[in-house]
Amino acid sequence: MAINGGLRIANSNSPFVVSLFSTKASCLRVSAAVRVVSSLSSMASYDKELAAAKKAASLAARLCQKVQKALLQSDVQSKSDKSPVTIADYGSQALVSFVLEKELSSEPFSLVAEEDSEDLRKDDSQEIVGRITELVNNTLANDGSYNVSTLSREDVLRAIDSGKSEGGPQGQHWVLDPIDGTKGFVRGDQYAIALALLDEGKVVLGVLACPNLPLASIASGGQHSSNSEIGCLFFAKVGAGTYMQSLDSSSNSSSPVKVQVSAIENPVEASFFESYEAAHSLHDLSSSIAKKLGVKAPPVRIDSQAKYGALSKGDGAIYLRFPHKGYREKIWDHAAGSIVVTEAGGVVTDAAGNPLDFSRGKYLDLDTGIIVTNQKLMPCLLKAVRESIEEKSSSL
Ligand SMILES: Nc1ncnc2c1ncn2[C@@H]1O[C@H](COP(=O)(O)O)[C@@H](OP(=O)(O)O)[C@H]1O
Ligand SMILES: [Mg+2]
Ligand SMILES: [Mg+2]
Ligand SMILES: [Mg+2]
Repeated sequence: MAINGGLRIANSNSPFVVSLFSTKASCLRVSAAVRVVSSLSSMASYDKELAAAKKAASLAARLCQKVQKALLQSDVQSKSDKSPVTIADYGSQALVSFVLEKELSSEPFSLVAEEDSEDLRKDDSQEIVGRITELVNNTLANDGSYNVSTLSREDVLRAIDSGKSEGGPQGQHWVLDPIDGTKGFVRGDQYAIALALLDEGKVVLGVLACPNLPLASIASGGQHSSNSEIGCLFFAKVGAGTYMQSLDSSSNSSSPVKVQVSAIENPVEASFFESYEAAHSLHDLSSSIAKKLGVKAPPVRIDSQAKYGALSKGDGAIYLRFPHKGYREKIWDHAAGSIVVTEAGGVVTDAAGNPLDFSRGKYLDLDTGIIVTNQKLMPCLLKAVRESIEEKSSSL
C-alpha cells in the first residue's frame, strides 16, 4: 500500500518524442500574461475567513487520517465496502461545517458541499451515524479548542446538511469537498480536503489539506526520500499568493512558505499530472497532447486536488483533465485547487482557454476539459490541446 506519499507513477511504454518545433517555439516567445486580481480583494481582507478555513480543513484532515489508518490496518481497502469512506466523508463535512459556523458566527453562512444526510436518515443507518458522531466528537475533544458539550447525532446530521446551498453569483458561499479523491483514500493514496470561499461568484480564498502529500518535491517521479515529511496544507487568498505549511502543527515546517508554480518554459522539460483513475480523465488524449509538446517524462497519476497543490509548489508543470463525454464537473472539485495554483502564478482554464466560472451553482459548465500550467507554457499547451481534440474527433 503506497501510503508513503501515495504516489504512483504511470507506466508508459511509449517514450514521448519532440514532434512539434513550432509549438515549442511559440511557447518560448510568449510574454507573461497579466494576472487579474479581483477588485473584491481591495474591499475585503478575508483574514478571518482564511484562519477559520485553515482550522476547519486541518481538523478534518486529522479525522480523515485516523479513518484511513484504520482502514489500511484492518485491510479492507480492497473491498467494495464503502462504509469507512462514507464515515470519513460525512465526518469531515460535519467538522468543517461546525468549525466554520463557530469561528464565523456573526456572518451569514452558506455552504455548497458534496455530501448530504439523506442516506444517513434512513432507518438502517443508525450505526453509521453513531460512528460518524463519535469520530467528530473525538476529533473535537482531542483538539480542545471548542468548549462544546458532546454533539448529538442530530447536531452532526444538521451540520452535514448545512452544505445544501446552491451557490451562485451573489454573496458569499463556502465550497467544500470533504474528501476529494475518495478512490485514492480507499487505496491508501492521495486525497484532499478542499475548501474555498466564493464572493460574488469568484473564488477569493482556498485551502487544500493533502495529508499524504510530501512537503519535499515529488518532481522526480516520486523518488522522495522515505523519511521526508508528509502532509501539506496549502492556502491562498486572492492577490496575496499561495503558501504551504506542514499539516502537523508541531513540525519544524509548520511555518508557512510561499510557493510558486514551475518556471519551465520549454515543454520538453515539463512533466504532467493527470487523474489516477482512467474513468475520470481520458489518458489517451493527455498522452497525445504530451507527445505534441515533446514532453519526455511519463505522466504522474495521482488522485484528487493534491495535483493542484503539487503543481503550485512546482513539482510538475502541467495538469490535464478530460472527463468522458457527458460528465459535468462540480465546483467543489476545482474551487480550492484553482486559486491555490493561480495565486502561485499558474493559469487554470477549460480546454478552449476560458477561465473557469464558479458563479453558476454547483456545476462548472465548461468546454471539454480543464488544463492547468504556468503562464509561459499555456499558449503552446492550448494549441496542442486544440490540435489533439481536433485529431481525435476527426478520427471518430
Ligand atoms: N466519470 C468521472 N469523470 C470525471 N470526474 C469524475 C468522474 N466520476 C467522479 N469524478 C470526480 O473526480 C473526483 C476525483 O478526481 P481525481 O480523479 O482527480 O482524483 C471525484 O471527487 P470525489 O472523490 O470527491 O468524489 C469526483 O467528483
Ligand atoms: Mg471531489
Ligand atoms: Mg468528495
Ligand atoms: Mg464523491
